[in-house]
Amino acid sequence: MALRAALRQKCGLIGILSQPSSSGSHSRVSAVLVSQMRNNATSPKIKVDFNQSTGVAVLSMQSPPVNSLSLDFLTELCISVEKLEMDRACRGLIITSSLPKVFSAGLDILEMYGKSPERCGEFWRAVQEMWLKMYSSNMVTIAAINGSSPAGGCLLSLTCDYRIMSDNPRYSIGLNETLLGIVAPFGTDKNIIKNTHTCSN
Ligand SMILES: CC/C=C\C/C=C\CCC/C=C/CC(=O)SCCNC(=O)CCNC(=O)[C@H](O)C(C)(C)COP(=O)(O)OP(=O)(O)OC[C@H]1O[C@@H](n2cnc3c(N)ncnc32)[C@H](O)[C@@H]1OP(=O)(O)O
Repeated sequence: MALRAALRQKCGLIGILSQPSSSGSHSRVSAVLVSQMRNNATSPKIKVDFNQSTGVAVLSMQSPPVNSLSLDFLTELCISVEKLEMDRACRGLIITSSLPKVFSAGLDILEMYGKSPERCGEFWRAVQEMWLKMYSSNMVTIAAINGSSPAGGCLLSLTCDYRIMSDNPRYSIGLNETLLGIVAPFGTDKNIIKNTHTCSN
């Protein structure tokens, strides 16, 4: 019932949220999306199963070994979400992992080492685009956290409306990136524990 209420509430916001951004911040993803649609390419890192009868899509992250959020991965993720956003029949999105034990290991550490300033800028913009796109999605979004989800993986789950995590003591979640010297901007951890529910594995 709560989910349905949330769905109704969010559907009412579709008109506002789907207006084009004046900042142009999504232009890179849109450009990639257009070119990908033209080429009819498929993504190997992300699998999307859309159930027409329920209006719910399941997006499975399948980028071994740990679904780390590289520039390529983030771009594909945004493209997949953008495609679903454009399908008016899709009202709900569940994000999960098809890997055992890991939801997402967070930002790809290799993207933050030995890269040019231009590449670093592109990477961090992609991070920002990902969470803005997810957070402002017109779909009801749920993170089905079926494995460890540190740092950026936690951020990804925080952008969803609901989080459900496997009740397994070997799985951890949290904004632990300060251990690497990366500081989350103020306010990003506000919902971390409050809205994270657990279920049996
Ligand atoms: C502009 C921005 C605006 C707003 C941003 C807002 C907020 C920012 C907050 C978010 C910031 C996030 C920063 C990060 O995400 S930094 C990354 C932090 N992640 C970690 O520290 C995770 C480290 N990994 C682990 O804890 C474990 O690997 C894990 C529990 C996920 C899985 O353990 P398991 O035992 O199953 O596997 P491992 O043997 O440890 O690893 C397998 C291989 O995967 C490689 N690996 C692991 N994590 C990463 C990663 N994050 N990036 C790249 N590669 C990774 C690991 O090295 C192993 O590789 P091989 O040795 O096999 O080659």
